[in-house]
Amino acid sequence: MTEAVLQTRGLFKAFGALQATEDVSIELRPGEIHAVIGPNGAGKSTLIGQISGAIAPDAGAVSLGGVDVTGLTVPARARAGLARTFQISQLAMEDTVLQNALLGALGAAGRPFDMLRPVARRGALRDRAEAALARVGLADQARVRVAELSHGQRRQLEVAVALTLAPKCFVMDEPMAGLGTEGSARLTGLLDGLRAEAPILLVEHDMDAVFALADRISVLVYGRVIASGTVDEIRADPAVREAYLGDAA
Ligand SMILES: Nc1ncnc2c1ncn2[C@@H]1O[C@H](COP(=O)(O)OP(=O)(O)OP(=O)(O)O)[C@@H](O)[C@H]1O
Repeated sequence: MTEAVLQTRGLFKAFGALQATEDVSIELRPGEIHAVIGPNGAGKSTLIGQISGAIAPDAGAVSLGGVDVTGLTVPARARAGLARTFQISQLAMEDTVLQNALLGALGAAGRPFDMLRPVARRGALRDRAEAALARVGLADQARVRVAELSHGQRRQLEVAVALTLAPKCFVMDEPMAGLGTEGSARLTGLLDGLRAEAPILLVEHDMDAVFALADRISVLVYGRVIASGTVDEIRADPAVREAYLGDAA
């Protein structure tokens, strides 16, 4: 079987008496979008925190490209190729779209505050930033301040900043939240093509987007994975319909 790009094995996390994640083992394979769905409080954010390094698990392990990263910090995991996007926007609102992408590219090169280098030596970074903007459809907005972008365009820019890292995988927390129909459709199209560059672990409440995008879905309820399968398998699963999907299936 193809080796997973990202894998969790037996992750546990308790907050006091509350078991937020319990024995969660999931994997993200090359070229796929793996959606994690579940009701409010099911443990999705806790799982993402454990994967990104923000939350230390009580037990279990996370590996990236076959390498155990459980002991690494959030920035170290990012440098190792884990691109987390969306839960908290990290864009600099008063800077331009290009400046934001450049900061991402500089960070990827390990010199986040080295903006004073001669322009010629920054050329490669600038090329990388511009390529990422073109990839997400923001080339024409390069000189626009982020504050002037629409909500949906900011999401596109967040993907571009992540792309400058040339990530091994993306971990996305509710990318569709707050977007209207048009914005969701545009972002869905972007993510659809992105999986070929790096697979995406997608936590999302918008079932239209999940059903349109996911190659596989894992369903989290009370911290446990109660089902994992293709869209058709998950839609037809009686336990999932009972616990979460109801009429949405
Ligand atoms: N820092 C914390 N301290 C105490 N309890 C917490 C903490 N973080 C999360 N929890 C609890 O752990 C459980 C899982 O929360 P989590 O945010 O991971 O769920 P979720 O599936 O992401 O929910 P939502 O869909 O609403 O974002 C919830 O009962 C939540 O109240």
